[in-house]
Amino acid sequence: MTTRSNAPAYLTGFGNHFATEAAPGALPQGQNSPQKTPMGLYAEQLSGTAFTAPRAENRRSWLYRLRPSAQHGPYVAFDQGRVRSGPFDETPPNPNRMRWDPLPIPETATDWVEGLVTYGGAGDPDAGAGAGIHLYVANRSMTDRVFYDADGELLIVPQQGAHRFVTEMGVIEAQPGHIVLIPRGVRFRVEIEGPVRGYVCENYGSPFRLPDLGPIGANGLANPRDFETPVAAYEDVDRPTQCVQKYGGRLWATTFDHSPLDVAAWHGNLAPCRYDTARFNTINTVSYDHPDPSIFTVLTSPSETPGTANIDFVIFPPRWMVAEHTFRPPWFHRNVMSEFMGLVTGAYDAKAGGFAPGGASLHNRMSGHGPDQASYEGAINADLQPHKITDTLAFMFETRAPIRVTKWASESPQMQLDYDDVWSGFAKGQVE
Ligand SMILES: O=C(O)Cc1cc(O)ccc1O
Ligand SMILES: [Fe+2]
Repeated sequence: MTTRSNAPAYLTGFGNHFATEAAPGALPQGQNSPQKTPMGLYAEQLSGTAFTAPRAENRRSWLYRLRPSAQHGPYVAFDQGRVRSGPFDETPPNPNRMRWDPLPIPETATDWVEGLVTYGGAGDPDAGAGAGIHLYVANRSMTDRVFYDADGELLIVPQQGAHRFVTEMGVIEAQPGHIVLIPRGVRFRVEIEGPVRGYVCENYGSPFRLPDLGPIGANGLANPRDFETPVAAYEDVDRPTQCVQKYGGRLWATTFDHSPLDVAAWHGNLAPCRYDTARFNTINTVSYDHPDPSIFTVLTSPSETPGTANIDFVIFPPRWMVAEHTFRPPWFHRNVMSEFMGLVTGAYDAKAGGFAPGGASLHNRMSGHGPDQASYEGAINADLQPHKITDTLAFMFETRAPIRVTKWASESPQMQLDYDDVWSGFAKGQVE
């Protein structure tokens, strides 16, 4: 095996047009598809948007590889057992609030693909709308196996352990606190050194982009330069490699007689990247009241309705709380959007107990939710000094479409059957 570029190096900027080569001279100059490519590499266009998508939305890259991607036999169904997809019709729509304890790390050997489990989702990949929501636990690296998702772009939120995403377009290292974005169709394997856990938003809709900033101005929230895309790296491996894909809601597998992670050079604006949420430039009130959590949007997948996301990725990072004469934690609310939350580390300011790192919660459209009683009592009795919330990272996948859970999630031993009780003991207000 030859790996020309092993230590990951990154190019910076969100959605930039990059050009990178792992072997000097591998990238054609001045055209995409010369009659004779340098080094006899195979030119391949990978399209993430329709050819005719407006320029500002158009995403594609040109890959120069040792063998054409087309060189493989038929895919056959691969029954992993716990991956599900839209349309989510395994269980009836359920307006109940739900919360899950963290998934245990498996005792048997489990790689990233084997450890994926779908909690729910909305929409349908064939319709290009909605998202699947998965968690994963794994304790061994993917070996001679790669994965790609034809149904959606993957936003991966590591929660435990160091991850190494060896993709066709380069190598991304990520730990809890990072997020990783892998475009639809890009093949990768996940290598680990110890147990890992994390969350996946499988975006069936328009690719994630940075939100508009409006009156915030030209800077703030996630700044484009902090997104890191790997330089090209390839492996020259002539060993059978299983390629698992998600297509049409199911998993499929074929075996290549080589590693398809064999791209020696590429250029374009469709590429995987990572982002360190510690770089998030958090905007919040310096006067009063708790602003809407849209101020914490890292990435958004817009729908056709302006301002109403197919899916938003929102974080609750460490931050100063300074609001005066204000109930500082999230308020009680009922939302037309549906909210799936996870916790990477620490505690979440609306939940004094029960929402553990690696756990998850679901508050669907119009479901009343908000602080639990201990958080409420704490906040109304707090001495409102400036206070820094530290060592915490919660996040939310927020979507316009109600989220339906899978049968597995609704019957999981991790489901907290007493979740409603966190709101059951509030004393009545006294109207005089
Ligand atoms: O429900 C939640 O905890 C997420 C959330 C946080 C917040 O600060 C305001 C609204 C909201 O839905
Ligand atoms: Fe909420």
